[in-house]
Amino acid sequence: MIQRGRLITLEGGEGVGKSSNVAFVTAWLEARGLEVVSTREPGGTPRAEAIRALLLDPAPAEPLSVDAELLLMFAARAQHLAEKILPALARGAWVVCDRFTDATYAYQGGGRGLDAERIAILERFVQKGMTPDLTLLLDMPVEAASRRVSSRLDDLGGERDRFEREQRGFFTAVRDGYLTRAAAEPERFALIDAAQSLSAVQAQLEITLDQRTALWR
Ligand SMILES: Nc1ncnc2c1ncn2[C@@H]1O[C@H](COP(=O)(O)OP(=O)(O)O)[C@@H](O)[C@H]1O
Ligand SMILES: Cc1cn([C@H]2C[C@H](O)[C@@H](COP(=O)(O)OP(=O)(O)O)O2)c(=O)[nH]c1=O
Repeated sequence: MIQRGRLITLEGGEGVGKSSNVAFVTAWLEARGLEVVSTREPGGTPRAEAIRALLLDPAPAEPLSVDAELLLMFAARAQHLAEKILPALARGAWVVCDRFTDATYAYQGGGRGLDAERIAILERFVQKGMTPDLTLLLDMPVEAASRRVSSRLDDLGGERDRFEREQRGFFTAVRDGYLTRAAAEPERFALIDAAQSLSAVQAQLEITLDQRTALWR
């Protein structure tokens, strides 16, 4: 029997399949009798979602400075932790989160070029040592992921957000940022080949969840 709540995060660039697989991971845990809270960043609570709208606004009245973008990511995270994630973990629920702080290192660090040590200062301030128990990094070549984003937009409509408007070089730096973090912390990260079919990705997720959660039982 699994004894206490854990935080599992899904990470990766745009279009790798995070949203599609949050529901799968949640259902896998629920099938084992666990209470699961699934959520996302930036956002996850009403105030944090309001900050998300500021961050993603494709046509802001003025440019958003890189430092303001970083601070807003952590402001949203502080609210999300206080109102949703920490209370859930405290009562023994498991939390499945679509993106978390690794996204800040990959996007604001890798993509925008901010110094990782400045991000680490804010991480310590906001998280006080708290980190995910398991991070599922969905990885695939940028070009193929971007084709998935385009076909999702063709099918469902909607406009590209402020990040989705970035160029290929930005997303390559984001992917490299994620892979560097995964290599530095192999015990927390599991690398998933996201270029496979959805059923193959989910088979790999299932094996990973079985192996990693067994260590916590
Ligand atoms: N393994 C897969 N193979 C093919 N298409 C996929 C796969 N996973 C997701 N998709 C599709 O790609 C698009 C992006 O997936 P999504 O889950 O929204 O990614 P993300 O949340 O990482 O941006 C969606 O249209 C989704 O249906
Ligand atoms: C959590 C987080 C997200 N982001 C970015 C990544 C995404 O482009 C955007 C959130 O959008 P999201 O809807 O999660 O992305 P996707 O299009 O992959 O479903 O915010 C950061 O830049 N830093 C962060 O810390």
